[in-house]
Amino acid sequence: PEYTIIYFNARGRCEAMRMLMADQGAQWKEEVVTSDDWQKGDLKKAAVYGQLPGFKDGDFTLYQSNAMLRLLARNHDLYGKNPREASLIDMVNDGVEDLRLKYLKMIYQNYENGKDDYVKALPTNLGHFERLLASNNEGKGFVVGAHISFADYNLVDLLHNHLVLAPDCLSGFPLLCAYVKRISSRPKLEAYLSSDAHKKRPINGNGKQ
Ligand SMILES: N[C@@H](CCC(=O)N[C@@H](CSC(=S)NCCc1ccccc1)C(=O)NCC(=O)O)C(=O)O
Repeated sequence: PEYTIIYFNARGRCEAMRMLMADQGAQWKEEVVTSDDWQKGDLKKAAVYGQLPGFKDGDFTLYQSNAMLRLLARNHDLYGKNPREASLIDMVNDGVEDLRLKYLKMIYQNYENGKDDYVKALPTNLGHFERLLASNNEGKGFVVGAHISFADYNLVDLLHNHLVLAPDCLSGFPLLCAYVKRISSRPKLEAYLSSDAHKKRPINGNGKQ
């Protein structure tokens, strides 16, 4: 399948799917949208919800970043082995989305005044994921089941961003800390994470991190 990401120049809501595709050995193209392009309005009019990212799988076009992750999961067998595992994967991904939204609101709307309180609340917000990980194979593998799923890529991407925001945020969470290192050192993913394509892309669209 010919994958294309249509997005602003940022990791943002696309980095989890980039990590998934890299780790799965899939190729993709980037259509980078500048704010000038976006101001013209045509792209915004064509977008289902007037927003980016967009994703193309051949002649098929999709919006909503979590729907894109789920399409990739269905294409690459990254959605668990049965409906119960799939629902647990959804439960984790929804929790990642909840925390991502809190993070984005702080980054885009309240960075200067809200960062400290946000970081102070991290032990509570990250504690949920430490306990989730602990509940599966003593936290030694993936967040759900015996194989990697799209929720792992989304969670690891969000944790990467939090390690930039607050480098010590995982010091109280040994399982999450080992998990991020373990997943990030998977050979194809490690190669992507050390590429300029990844390293040179800003985490967020407003230059804050
Ligand atoms: N639910 C959608 C959300 C997509 C989205 O927010 N897109 C943003 C860009 S991606 C992003 S994370 N932007 C930050 C959005 C944000 C700001 C403040 C609080 C929370 C989020 C966008 O297109 N903005 C331009 C516009 O709306 O005209 C998805 O997951 O794809």
